[in-house]
Amino acid sequence: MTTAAVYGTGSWGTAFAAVLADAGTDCTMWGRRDEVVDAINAGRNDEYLPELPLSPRIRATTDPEEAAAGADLVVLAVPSQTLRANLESWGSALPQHADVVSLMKGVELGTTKRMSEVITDAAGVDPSRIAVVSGPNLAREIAVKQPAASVVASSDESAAQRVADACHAPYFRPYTGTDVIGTEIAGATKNVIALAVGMAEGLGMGDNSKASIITRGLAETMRLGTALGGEAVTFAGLAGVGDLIATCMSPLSRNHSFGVRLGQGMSVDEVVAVTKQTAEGVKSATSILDLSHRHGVDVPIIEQVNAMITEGRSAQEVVETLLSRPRKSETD
Ligand SMILES: NC(=O)c1ccc[n+]([C@@H]2O[C@H](COP(=O)([O-])OP(=O)(O)OC[C@H]3O[C@@H](n4cnc5c(N)ncnc54)[C@H](O)[C@@H]3O)[C@@H](O)[C@H]2O)c1
Ligand SMILES: O=P(O)(O)OC[C@H](O)CO
Repeated sequence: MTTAAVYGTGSWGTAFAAVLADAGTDCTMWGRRDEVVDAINAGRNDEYLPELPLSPRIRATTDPEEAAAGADLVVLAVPSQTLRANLESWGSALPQHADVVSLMKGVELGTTKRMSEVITDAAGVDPSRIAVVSGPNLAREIAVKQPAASVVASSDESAAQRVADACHAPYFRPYTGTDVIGTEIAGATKNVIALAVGMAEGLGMGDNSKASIITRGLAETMRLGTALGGEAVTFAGLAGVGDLIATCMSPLSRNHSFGVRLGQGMSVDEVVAVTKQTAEGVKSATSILDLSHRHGVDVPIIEQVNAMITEGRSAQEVVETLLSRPRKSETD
């Protein structure tokens, strides 16, 4: 039987721990705050997922070494931009033999590294032991056990199989794959596209406009992902178009909701002030744009979302800029 250590007690760390428990995997969660850890040990993470009664297979601690004790699977679910600092603080506690799962959907600011690359850099984990789990997996829907599928991607097919075994619950169906780059780029980039779709919704636009942004956003994602070495087919799969649809269309998505508020005229600072949870696209827009520039990839939607976030461009200006670009072939 697998024993897991889950680092991060937010929405997805908690929902994924419940998936693991429902798949028969015991979990110890690590969190920074006593009150959240105490609530989990009392059977419910009131702050992040109050609707989810937690299995007795799940317990929590604030001690990273205690969380790691006896684990053969480590799951990382902290905000992307904090991963390196976290691993520098407690990465040495991670068991040498364990598979390491990244649930995070972001690209590191400054280095433009994907999360699996940060894990190798900061904690010395060999890429063959790293798996990425990504797909249309809104935590609040998984928490109430609505059926969903996901991709478990690892450069080592047997690591992907071990992780898929550990998280295959009656309502959670993992598919295995080996395209780590494509899976990670798809997961990080869809958050930025969801900001754009939310912004269109906030401006009062309808489904044609939103579908156009989703589809052209997918084209940007594929151009970037394949330029980095990802496989085109990944972007047609669960981690690609599947997650893009869920995140861009759902009011449960934090990135989508953040974008709606921007479209309604709030500033980034005003939205941040009322957003309790992580909207990864807000931070990763700049790093994904940098990555695209480094590889000579044209990403106009991402560029405009980044301008909204970093330069305070209005949603209306962004729409005008995108629509006034020179016409081109759809497949260029
Ligand atoms: N929520 C979802 O539906 C969902 C689904 C799939 C993937 N993800 C991804 O999972 C990752 C985690 O997201 P989440 O939804 O759990 O976020 P969240 O905002 O719900 O929770 C983040 C957790 O990290 C903690 N945290 C904040 N700053 C920290 C720091 N400096 N060091 C350590 N911990 C810190 C918070 O206290 C909280 O426990 C993100 O990359 C997100 O894109 C989320
Ligand atoms: O709530 P969001 O926008 O972080 O999206 C959550 C998940 O990534 C959906 O798969």
